[in-house]
Amino acid sequence: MTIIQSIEVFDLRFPTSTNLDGSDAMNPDPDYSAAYAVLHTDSPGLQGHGLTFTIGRGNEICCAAIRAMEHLLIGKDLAWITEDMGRFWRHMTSDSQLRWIGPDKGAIHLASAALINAVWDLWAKAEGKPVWRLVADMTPEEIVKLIDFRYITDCITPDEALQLLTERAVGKKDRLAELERNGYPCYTTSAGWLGYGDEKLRRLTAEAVEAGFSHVKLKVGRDLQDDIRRLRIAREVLGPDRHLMIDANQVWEVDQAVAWLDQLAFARPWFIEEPTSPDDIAGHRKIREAMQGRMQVATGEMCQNRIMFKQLIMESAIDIVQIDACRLGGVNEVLAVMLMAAKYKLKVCPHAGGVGLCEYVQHLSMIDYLCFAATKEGRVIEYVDHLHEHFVDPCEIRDAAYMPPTQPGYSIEMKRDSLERYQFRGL
Ligand SMILES: C[C@H](O)[C@@H](O)[C@@H](O)[C@H](O)C(=O)O
Ligand SMILES: [Mg+2]
Repeated sequence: MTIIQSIEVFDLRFPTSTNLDGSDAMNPDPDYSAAYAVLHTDSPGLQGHGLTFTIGRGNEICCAAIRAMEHLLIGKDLAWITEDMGRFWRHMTSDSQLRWIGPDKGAIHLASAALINAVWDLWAKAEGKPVWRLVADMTPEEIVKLIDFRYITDCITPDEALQLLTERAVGKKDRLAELERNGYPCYTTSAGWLGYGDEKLRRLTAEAVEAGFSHVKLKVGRDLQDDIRRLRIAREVLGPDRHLMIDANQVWEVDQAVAWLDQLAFARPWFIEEPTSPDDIAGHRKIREAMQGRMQVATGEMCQNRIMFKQLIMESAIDIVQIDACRLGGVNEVLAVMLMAAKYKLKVCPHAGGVGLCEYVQHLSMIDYLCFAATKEGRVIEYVDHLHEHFVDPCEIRDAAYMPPTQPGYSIEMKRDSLERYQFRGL
């Protein structure tokens, strides 16, 4: 028995806005932040760590939401949780009173991710495995049990899921060996933050090429002439064959997006990310239709739950499913989305522009490769080169690929010293 006895919560804020790291057309001055939870148990030395990502103000609301949910977790036995994870996820997201301020969206859902991911960290540590391996070692039946199918059975039922996962399990052993050798490819966004000047953009893009990246993402959407100039620079440095992605962070109207993208198509973007509101499924479809054959459409970092993703996927509104480890309600809901993407053969390319997101999503793409999609073809994980020094087991990039984590857990535990030092103490 491992009983969760208490939960410690930290409001962590890193001053990334000072250098405009992470800046984009919608978020010009983000301070990468985390509402961070530590689950203390009665098993000596065994803790679970989890965080949800925000960009500064409002992080305290997520911390309060974590506190509001703690009664759902304190006193629970890890064995009860893991015996039926789908049931546990429903338990965490269905508190009858809290649900009113969701459901499955906003600060309450972000908070559920911090706690649910902390439980995954705890479980993986108890099993002595990294999260990706914990799931990869499961049978298709066990994986199906991790998922709450509420509201997605019109897309995929548990029986269909079992069939799909059984088919995709073929060749898993070979993929595992391949993954351990080569890792999972990634792209960098670190060169292209909107607040960076042209020279910095040129230098960082050249460094990305030097480091072996074949995919680089740039922020767009504030000023058309700036975008044209910046894309020219990036394309020149990248050469004709490397992939250039662009991200507008939701600033455009639907028709404006189409008109703006017509002007940027010369740079042959591999995808446009978040061209408009994350809630606009028909809008994404319209943009996708207009861009057909010229660039793919990606979204997801602000797609609040599996139901929204279901519609984006089933309505042919996107090409690329950008799961986020804590916008969705933790690992379980991400698995639900990866399952739908696998059924519809859409590519999953996780979002990781934030603190801790790289550490999280590497596990998710590895699970996707081993169990769901069974391929890495046309898929890349985002990578940003910020704040990894705060983690006990930071992600490791080799030749523009994430190497599979080897330490038990979800790679999200921060150093105690960082937890103390970056605690927000008010303005
Ligand atoms: C404010 C943040 O840095 C965002 O710009 C970032 O998450 C971004 O959208 C991304 O795709 O990485
Ligand atoms: Mg983005």
